Amino acid sequence: MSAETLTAERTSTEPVVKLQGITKGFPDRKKGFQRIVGTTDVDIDEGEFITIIGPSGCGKSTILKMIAGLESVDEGSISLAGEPITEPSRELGIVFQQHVLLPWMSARQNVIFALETDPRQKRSKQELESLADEYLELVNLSHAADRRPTQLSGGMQQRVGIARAFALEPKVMLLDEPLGALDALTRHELQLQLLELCEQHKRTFIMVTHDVDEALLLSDRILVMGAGPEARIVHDITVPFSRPRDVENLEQDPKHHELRSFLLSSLTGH
Ligand SMILES: Nc1ncnc2c1ncn2[C@@H]1O[C@H](COP(=O)(O)OP(=O)(O)OP(=O)(O)O)[C@@H](O)[C@H]1O
Repeated sequence: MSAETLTAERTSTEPVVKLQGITKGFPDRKKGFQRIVGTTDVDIDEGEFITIIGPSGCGKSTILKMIAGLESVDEGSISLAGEPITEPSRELGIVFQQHVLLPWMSARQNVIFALETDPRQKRSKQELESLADEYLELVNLSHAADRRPTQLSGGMQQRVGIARAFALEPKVMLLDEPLGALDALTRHELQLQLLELCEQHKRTFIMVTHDVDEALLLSDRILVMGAGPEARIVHDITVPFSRPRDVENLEQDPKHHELRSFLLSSLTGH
């Protein structure tokens, strides 16, 4: 299977996120300066679920951080709906591997806190509470809304993080290995929940993962990065499975096996 056969034609609509000729490097103690991300161009359409996979240290998180406005680009530009991204914005929701919940607040209060700081909307206490509950329900956490982070499992804390980012209704959700720190069972449960979330509430997602199966389950497109230094996207693969997706049917599809093998060999070089 070649990457070309997997790449669908792009539509002509304005991409929601556009990376144009970006590069990024960091000072290195031994080498002085090391370019991590080589010249990269990507267009991401509204409503797409994109995953970025690639060898460890190739620069996946760095690309996500540049899109988030948390790192500057050295060359080129990144735009969101046509406007350059130069700093973090509420239009870019972020979920990291490690949850960053405020420990003295309940799950509901954590979501409310994010909503309260949204200058685009002033809401009453009641509105805030019902909105927070709505988003906690989306991630099946209604029963735990009053618990503090220490009273929640790692998976539950991550679900609060997802609800909180989602509640701000960003144009784009950026997920940096959001399920990476979870045990296999919890991880699978959360993958299914993310799948449901993105199918029922169409939004643009850009996610970094190491997990090929996760990428195949969730993505519309998978961007495969090569090894660094100067890592680039070596394959831009359109995932051919229709939605809503059914995990069992998906795994029995011969195309799934073929694509999985292709991705694994792209990552390992075998
Ligand atoms: N702020 C920084 N200063 C110096 N070097 C950095 C900085 N951020 C990232 N790097 C380096 O850039 C390289 C790419 O890091 P990055 O975290 O983007 O890779 P990654 O592909 O996400 O890795 P992993 O899969 O292991 O999480 C690494 O060598 C890392 O040490």
